Amino acid sequence: FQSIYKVTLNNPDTNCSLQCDCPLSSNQTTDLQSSTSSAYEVSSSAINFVPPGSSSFSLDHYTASGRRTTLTRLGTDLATLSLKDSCPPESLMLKDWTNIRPVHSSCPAVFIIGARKGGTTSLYQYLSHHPDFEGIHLEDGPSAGETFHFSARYSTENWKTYASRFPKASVMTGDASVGNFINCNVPSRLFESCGNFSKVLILLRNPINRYVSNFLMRARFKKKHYSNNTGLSTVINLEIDSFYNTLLKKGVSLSLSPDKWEQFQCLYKPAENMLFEGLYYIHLMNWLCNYPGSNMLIINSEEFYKNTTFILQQVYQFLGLSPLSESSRELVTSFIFNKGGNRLLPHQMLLPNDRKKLSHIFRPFNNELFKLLEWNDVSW
Ligand SMILES: Nc1ncnc2c1ncn2[C@@H]1O[C@H](COP(=O)(O)OS(=O)(=O)O)[C@@H](OP(=O)(O)O)[C@H]1O
Repeated sequence: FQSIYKVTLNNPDTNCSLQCDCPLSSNQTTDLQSSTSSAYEVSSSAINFVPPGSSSFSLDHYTASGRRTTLTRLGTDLATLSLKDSCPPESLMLKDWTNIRPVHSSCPAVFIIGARKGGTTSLYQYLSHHPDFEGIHLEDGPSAGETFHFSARYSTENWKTYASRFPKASVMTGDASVGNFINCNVPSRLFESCGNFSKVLILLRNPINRYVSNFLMRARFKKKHYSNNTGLSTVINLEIDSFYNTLLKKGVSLSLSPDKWEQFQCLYKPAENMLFEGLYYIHLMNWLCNYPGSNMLIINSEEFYKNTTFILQQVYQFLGLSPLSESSRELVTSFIFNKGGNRLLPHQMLLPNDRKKLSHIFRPFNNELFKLLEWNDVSW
C-alpha cells in the first residue's frame, strides 16, 4: 500500500531535529532508512545530520483521517498523494515544511496554478462567488479571473507591489495564473515567499484535449502567429519535431522515461511548446518536491466539468471555506467560462493519426501520474 509518513531525523549530539511530511510507499521504508546512512547537511539552519549511531530515525504513519492530514483524499478521484521513489527522498527530507516562516506577511491564500485550459477561469470565478472569497480581476487583460501573475523572479520590492493588490480584509483571496504549474522555478519561490500559508489548486485535463483547446485559443486570439487558417496537424507535427530536437540538444534520452522526470524539467520557456505543458507528471513531481503536498489539491478537470457542484464543495472544504447549499452552488456554476468555439473548421480537427502521435508521447507520463494520484479509473 501507499501512505504518507512523517519523517523525523534527530541528532542527539546537537539536540536538533528535522521533520517533514514524506509521502512514500511502504516498500521504500528500507531505502529511506539506508539513505540516512549518509550525512545530511541542512545548510539553511547549519544542522548536520550524521550517520546512524549518533542519529535516530523514526517514521510515523499518517492517514487521511489522522491528526495532521498530509493526504487530502476527496471523493475517489481527487488528490491522493503518494510519492514514488523517483522523487529523491533526500530533497524531501532536507525540507522542513512545518517550521519555515513566510518571508512575506501578505500572501494570497489560494493559487490556482493550472493547467492551462483545465477550467481554471471557471474555478476562479465560481470561488469568487463565495461570500468569504474575493476574486480580483485584471483590469488590463488577458481575461477576468487570471490575476496578477506571480513571478518566480519577483524581488522583494516587486513582491510588495504584487501583494498590495490583494485585500488585507478578512476575506480570502487568490491568484489564478495558469503558467505557474509548468514554471519550474515557481514552487520553491512560492514556498520561500509564503511558507505554509498559501494553498494550491491544480486542474488536470486529458492532455490531448488540453492541447487542442490551447491550439484553438491561439488561433482564436491570433497568438504566436496563429490564425484561423493555421492547421492543427501542421502545428502538432512541428511541435513534435521541436520537442524531440529540444530533448536531443539537451542530451535527454528520447525514450521518454517518466522516472527520469528531473531531466525534463526546465527544458523550455513556459508556454512555448504545448506538448511540454501536457507532461503533467514532470510538473507535478517538481511541485511535490518543492512545495508541501498537504497544501495542494489536484483535481481531474473532466470530473470538475461533470460534477461541478460536488467538486466545488470539496474545494471549499480544502480551503476552509464554509459550505454553500446545493442550489447556491448550482447557480454559481451555471456558466462555463472561457469556452472555446463549437464550430471547428476542417483543418482545426484532430486527425486519428495525430491523436496517436500525441498519445504516444503523453501515455507513459499519464500512467505514472495515475499511479501517483491513484486515479485508477481515469483513461485519458
Ligand atoms: N464547468 C465547465 N464544464 C465544462 N467545461 C468547462 C467548464 N469550465 C471550463 N471549461 C472548459 O475549460 C477550458 C478553459 O480552461 P481555462 O479557463 O483554464 O483556460 S485558460 O488557461 O485560462 O485560458 C475550456 O475548454 P474548451 O472549450 O475545450 O476550450 C472550457 O470550455
